[in-house]
Amino acid sequence: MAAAAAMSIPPVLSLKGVGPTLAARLQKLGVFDLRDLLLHAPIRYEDRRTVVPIAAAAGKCLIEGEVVLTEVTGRRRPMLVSRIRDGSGAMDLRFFHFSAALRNRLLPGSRWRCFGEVRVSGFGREMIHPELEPAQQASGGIVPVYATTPGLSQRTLRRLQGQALDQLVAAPPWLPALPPESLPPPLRMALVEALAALHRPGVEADPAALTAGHHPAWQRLTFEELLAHQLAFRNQDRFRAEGRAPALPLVEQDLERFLAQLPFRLTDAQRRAFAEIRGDLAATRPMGRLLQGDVGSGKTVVAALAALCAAANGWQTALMAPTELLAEQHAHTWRTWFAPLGVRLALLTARTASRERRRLLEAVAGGEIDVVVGTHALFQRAVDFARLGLVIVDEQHRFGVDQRLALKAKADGWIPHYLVMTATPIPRTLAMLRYGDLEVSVIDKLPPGRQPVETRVMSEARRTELIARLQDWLAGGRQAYWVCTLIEESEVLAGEAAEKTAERLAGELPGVRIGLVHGRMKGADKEAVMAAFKAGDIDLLVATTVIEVGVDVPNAGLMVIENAERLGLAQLHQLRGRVGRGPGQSYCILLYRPPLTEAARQRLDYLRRCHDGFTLAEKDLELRGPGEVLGTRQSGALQFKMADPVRDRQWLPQVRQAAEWLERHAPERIPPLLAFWIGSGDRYADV
Ligand SMILES: Nc1ncnc2c1ncn2[C@@H]1O[C@H](COP(=O)(O)OP(=O)(O)OP(=O)(O)O)[C@@H](O)[C@H]1O
Repeated sequence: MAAAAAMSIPPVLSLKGVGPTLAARLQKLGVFDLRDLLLHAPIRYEDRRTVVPIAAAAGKCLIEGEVVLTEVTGRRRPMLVSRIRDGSGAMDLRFFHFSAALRNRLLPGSRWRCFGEVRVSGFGREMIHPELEPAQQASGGIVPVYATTPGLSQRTLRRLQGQALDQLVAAPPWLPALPPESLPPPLRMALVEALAALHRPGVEADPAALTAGHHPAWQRLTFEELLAHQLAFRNQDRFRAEGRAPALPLVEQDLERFLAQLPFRLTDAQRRAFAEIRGDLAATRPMGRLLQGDVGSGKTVVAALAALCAAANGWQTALMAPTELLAEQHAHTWRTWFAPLGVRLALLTARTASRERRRLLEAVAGGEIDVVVGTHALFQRAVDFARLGLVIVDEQHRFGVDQRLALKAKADGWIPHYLVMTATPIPRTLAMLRYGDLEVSVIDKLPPGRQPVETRVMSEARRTELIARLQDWLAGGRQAYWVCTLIEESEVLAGEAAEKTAERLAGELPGVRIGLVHGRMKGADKEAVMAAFKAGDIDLLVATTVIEVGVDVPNAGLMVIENAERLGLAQLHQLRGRVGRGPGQSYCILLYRPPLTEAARQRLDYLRRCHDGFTLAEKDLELRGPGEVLGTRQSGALQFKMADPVRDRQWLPQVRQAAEWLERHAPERIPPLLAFWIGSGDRYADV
């Protein structure tokens, strides 16, 4: 315990100038403590090394000059205008929102450095809301730009990063310290040095290399992060190898009874996958298996069969879904399959009312429930399983590694069998990294009768034509998705962009019932919109990529993906998988903003022709132009903060070697490493 306390990472509140308001804003970015802050990596850098003469200023640039006049103009909408001059000319700085303090600081005679986009208007050159620094204190150089949220300025973020970096100099006990020998020679640099290079790059730094993640400092951090994940998986694998699980054999008769009442026959691929799972479950060696199957391939029923094995032997199953909506969807489907067999199922989510929750929890603890379906709520300490024999995780990438363990540790003495379902096709090398040494079952064929989604690539210039087609489609009683893939510096902006799109579409499609979902909405609101869409009360669902996972609305057979050129093939394929689930022809329109780069053109064209997730995933690696497509890191598909396993895959063999080296030579260095990168070192230490 004492060791854990010494290792605890100071919260952001410990920083100078951070009070509850600022702390709350930082939390919106997922920044709770110093570690989160330091790992909140810049999304790009601005080159502010050279001061440009005002007369030559264009685009985004840095100027320096003396204020000659500051005044507030406009009575209805006051605006602060400050005229600034250098030897070459003058320009106006305009502020639509401003404080009295700013006005008082921009005194005539004071010298400022201003960074911003230069516009040329009828009045000459101007900058709107430039970033300002007193010329005497100007920092200049290569300046990091962070993802942020309203009320949290880039300057504040930079100042806080600076404070956090300063604390590292004293080598606090929570900072992992890898022996240099555990790093490949080109990456032998102290963690502090690498973090400093990221947040305070020197004037010689190459901003492009830093942004693209190829800079040695970035690679150094990436390596350490991958190493931490590798070590965590190895811990889990060892934990599983040493433990014992209940044997859960299934007699033929029970299987037949289940299959007899399904509305379809299992495909050969499903049978094969289940045979492998069934074999594992019949033994006392804890199963660790990944069930991979393309979108819509029918993984759910295979997972249900695994749960049947547990129930038939009097053991419980926990099924965890990434969202409430999916948990509800699974509970609904499984109930119809299990009810006739007397398998008792409960749905437990954050929304379950407290009395009902108490009743359910008692029933789970008393062994009166066989299958519990839920979301993160399942992980709360309050859930006590009487006999947990099987844990099934759907779309694991939405969970942290630590949460999986929390659940695992719940089966007193016994280790539950463990099955992960994923529709994200991951090439073998990467699967190792994400799932450790799990064995893999693949459902490699879709159920019969599926028509491939007809995929078209269309320039935004043809939007009017598209809208007319969409109108016809909706008038025919079918539903559709409109996916906004805007990549902005903050999720708030992405949400706002989706709102704007919804507004615009509402104008273009009168009478159409339009719903909106995005990541920044409250869970309950999001679920309500999704439920309305499922029920057919919404015709057109405008969404950010939050709908990527698992949603099943068969009547929605048309999807438009905006800015499709900015997404990778794997993600586009996941999105497209939301349509093509019902009868009749489905369509996916990939809308792009010209001009298309050659790589983007190839990518979209390939998606148009190919419908196989696994082939697409391989092709994705090949076609990804560096820095062009959103990396998996940013797309949120993986849990990494620095690493992009596709970009960084060349390190994987060395990551493995480094993990072995550390376990042998410096095992005491592992817990702080896990705590820093994954966030629950003590929990790993427990297992
Ligand atoms: N053998 C089968 N024959 C016909 N239909 C099937 C078969 N197996 C599953 N289905 C149906 O196919 C649809 C998709 O199955 P399911 O939801 O399990 O896919 P999935 O693999 O979980 O896909 P996703 O990852 O996209 O959620 C469901 O409506 C399901 O009832």
